[in-house]
Amino acid sequence: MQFVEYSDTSDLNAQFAQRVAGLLANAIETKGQASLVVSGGRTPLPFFKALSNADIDWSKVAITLADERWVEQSSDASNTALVLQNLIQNKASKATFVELKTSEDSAFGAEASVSANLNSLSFPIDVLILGMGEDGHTASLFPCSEQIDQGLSSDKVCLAVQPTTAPHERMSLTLKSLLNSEQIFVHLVGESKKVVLDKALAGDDVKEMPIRAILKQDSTPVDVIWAAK
Ligand SMILES: O=C(O)[C@H](O)[C@@H](O)[C@H](O)[C@H](O)COP(=O)(O)O
Repeated sequence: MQFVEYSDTSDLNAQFAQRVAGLLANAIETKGQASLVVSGGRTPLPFFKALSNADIDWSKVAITLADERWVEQSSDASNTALVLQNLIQNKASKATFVELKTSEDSAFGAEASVSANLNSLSFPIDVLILGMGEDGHTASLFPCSEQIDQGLSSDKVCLAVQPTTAPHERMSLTLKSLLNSEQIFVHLVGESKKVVLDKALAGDDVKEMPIRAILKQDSTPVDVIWAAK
């Protein structure tokens, strides 16, 4: 794991966007296509805007989410809406979006259809960008959920999850899918996230803080990207 600190979020957003765009451009050059998996939440919003202006061949890029809340796109909680409105814009409007939310009423009836959607993505994921919650969750691998053991050990591509400390059913990529990436970034902003990161690094119980399963492995390179404000 590498820790990269930026002086502030505008420095982080500009440099991180350049780095991600470079990795996607390399993948396009070597494989003819690239896959980018992003997270929702509030942290990535200004970064998405910076990345959407990167000068790469976005028509060769497929984008999806590491996790989605099972809500309609009209909801403020929709990560799909966040990505469509903030990332798949400007130059990046030519990218293809692979839906993680399908028409089923419950995420628990939708694993098969979401897996089918994800089959159109080229694995390994070229760039995976994760966030982290104050409880140490990442994607929707929530320590509080009944599905946490499965999320950390299942061979499935994605898993329906019901957190007990956060609203909405979720669909999450499993740990196995998340680690099937060429490069992982954990994107954090603020002192409170740094406190949670330090706590995660100081322990080993992955069920207590699922982000540890990303930070404390050495099969996939991980950069933690952080700015205090
Ligand atoms: O849909 C989600 O909620 C996420 O993908 C989740 O894993 C998020 O990245 C963290 O909860 C951090 O969220 P913030 O950026 O809002 O702190």
